[in-house]
Amino acid sequence: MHEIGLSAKNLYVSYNDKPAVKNVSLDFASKQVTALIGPSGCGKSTFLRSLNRMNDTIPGAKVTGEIWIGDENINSPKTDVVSLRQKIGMVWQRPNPFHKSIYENIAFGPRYHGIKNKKKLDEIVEESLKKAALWNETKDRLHTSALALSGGQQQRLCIARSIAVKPSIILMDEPASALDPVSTAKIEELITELKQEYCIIIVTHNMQQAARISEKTAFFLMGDLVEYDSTDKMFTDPQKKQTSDYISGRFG
Ligand SMILES: Nc1ncnc2c1ncn2[C@@H]1O[C@H](COP(=O)(O)OP(=O)(O)OP(=O)(O)O)[C@@H](O)[C@H]1O
Repeated sequence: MHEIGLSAKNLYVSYNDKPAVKNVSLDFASKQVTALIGPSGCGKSTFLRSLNRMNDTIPGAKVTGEIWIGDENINSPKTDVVSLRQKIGMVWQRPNPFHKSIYENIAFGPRYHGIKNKKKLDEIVEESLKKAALWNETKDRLHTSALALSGGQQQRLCIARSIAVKPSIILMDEPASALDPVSTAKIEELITELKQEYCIIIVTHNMQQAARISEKTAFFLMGDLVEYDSTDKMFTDPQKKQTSDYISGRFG
C-alpha cells in the first residue's frame, strides 16, 4: 500500500458562481503518478491549481472543501501559502524559466527559503539538475542564460527548479504538450524516475501518455469526477460509459 500524499475532500470550485469542479474527493498516493484526464473545459486544470492554492490568485474563483497533506488542511485560511508551495511544486504547460542563468533559476527558491551558503546552494543546484536529468547537458554552462536552452531542456529545468525546494508533491499541467516527441519521451522518462520519491499529479490530454506513466487515472467530465481507478483497469475495463466513450476517442 502506498501512503497518501495528498487528499482532496469535497472540493468545489467556481468562477463568479459558475461551477467548474463539483464536489470532488480524491486521494493521491505518494510515490505514484495520478493522471487527470477529460475533455477540454472539464475542470482538470482548475482542480490541479486548487491543490496548491493557485486559484487564490484568480479573481472570482472560490474554492471550498478540504485538501489534506498529513494532518493539515491546506485549504484553511490559516495556511501559509508560501511554505505550502515549497511542499507542492508546480510545472506548467509551457516552460517558464526566469530570465536568469541556469544556476540562478535553481538557486532562487532555496535562497528565498533562507539558504545563503554558497557551497550548499552549489550542492542543491547539482543535485536538482541531476534528478531532472539535465546535469550533463548544463554543467559546463551553469552561468549562461536559461533562455538559451531548448524547449525540452527548459521544461526539465523547470522540473529541477521545483525539486530544488524539496517538495513532496509535484503538480504538472500538460508538461509535455508544447514539446517535440523526443523531448516528450525524456520528460516521461523523468516522471517515471521522479515518482520513486514524489507524489505526482499530472493533467494530460494524451491517453497514451497517461497509460505509459501513471498508476492511477481520474476521468473528469463537466466538473464531475466520473471515474477513478488504476490506470490499467481504466484503459481496459472502464466502468462508466462516458469513460469508455472518451478513452476510445468517441468525444473530446
Ligand atoms: N480564470 C478563469 N476565469 C473564469 N473561468 C475559468 C477560468 N479558468 C477556467 N475557467 C472555466 O472553468 C471551466 C474548467 O476549465 P479548466 O481550464 O479547469 O478545464 P480543463 O479541463 O483544464 O481544460 P483544458 O483541457 O482545455 O485545459 C471552464 O468552463 C473554463 O471556462
